Amino acid sequence: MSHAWGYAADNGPEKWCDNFPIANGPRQSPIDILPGDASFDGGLKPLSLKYDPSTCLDILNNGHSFQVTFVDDADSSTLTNGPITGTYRLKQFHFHWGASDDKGSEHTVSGTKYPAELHLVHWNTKYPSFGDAASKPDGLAVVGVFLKIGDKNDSLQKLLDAFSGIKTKGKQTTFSGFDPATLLPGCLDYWTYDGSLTTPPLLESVTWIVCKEPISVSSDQMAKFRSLLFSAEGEAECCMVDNYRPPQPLKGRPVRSSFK
Ligand SMILES: CN(C)c1nnc([C@H](N)S(N)(=O)=O)s1
Ligand SMILES: [Zn+2]
Repeated sequence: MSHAWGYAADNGPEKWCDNFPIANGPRQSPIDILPGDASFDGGLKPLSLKYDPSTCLDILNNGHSFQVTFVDDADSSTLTNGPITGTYRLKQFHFHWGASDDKGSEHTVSGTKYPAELHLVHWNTKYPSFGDAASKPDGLAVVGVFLKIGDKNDSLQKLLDAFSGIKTKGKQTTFSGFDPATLLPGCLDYWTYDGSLTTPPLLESVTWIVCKEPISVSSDQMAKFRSLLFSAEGEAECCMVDNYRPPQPLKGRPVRSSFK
């Protein structure tokens, strides 16, 4: 594999195990969620997501996706309850999407792919930092939200309107006052299971919380996602599409649902 990982044939998900052997570990993500095999758990609490828009810092093309990063030096934007104990702080959110509307999500539901998937990444404040938490089995909690083709999403549009400043790898611009709660579906029913980061280093430290209800995105908006580049300025242009890892073996893990 070329030095840097990516999503191409020579450095993509099928090659990641060369440099990250945990790629074949016991709790890898994403997975194909089979609702009929999930167990309703009445002990699961509703999600408590409390986000402060003033903690929104910037928007960045990191060469794999685009991410919006948050100030995480206080419990201003947090996830509590749900399947987790304690307080997890929002670090960033990002997306995965396809080259066409028939693919793009990382998790699938009975084999169904959505055109994109939002990930809100949180870290457990029982640990001193994100980096420390990322190496612990209960260190991270990622809320996944599917995007489904439908009406234009005005909240997503605020992100897309910032793309002119982050077209190429490494570009970053100030991005303030954005409320991630506006990206959440009305119903917060979820599936949850123990998994991993879906990109290298693929650390097995994530409690996944995947919302059952998708949010809408228009086909025109999906086309705008695809205007970003994996490549840096001055390099041969490579469209940022198909930046998703396919489902991984469940290996006996239970998947629980917060709903019947
Ligand atoms: C360092 N951070 C925040 C992340 N590292 N890998 C991430 C993956 N993209 S995902 N999809 O959140 O597991 S997020
Ligand atoms: Zn992700």
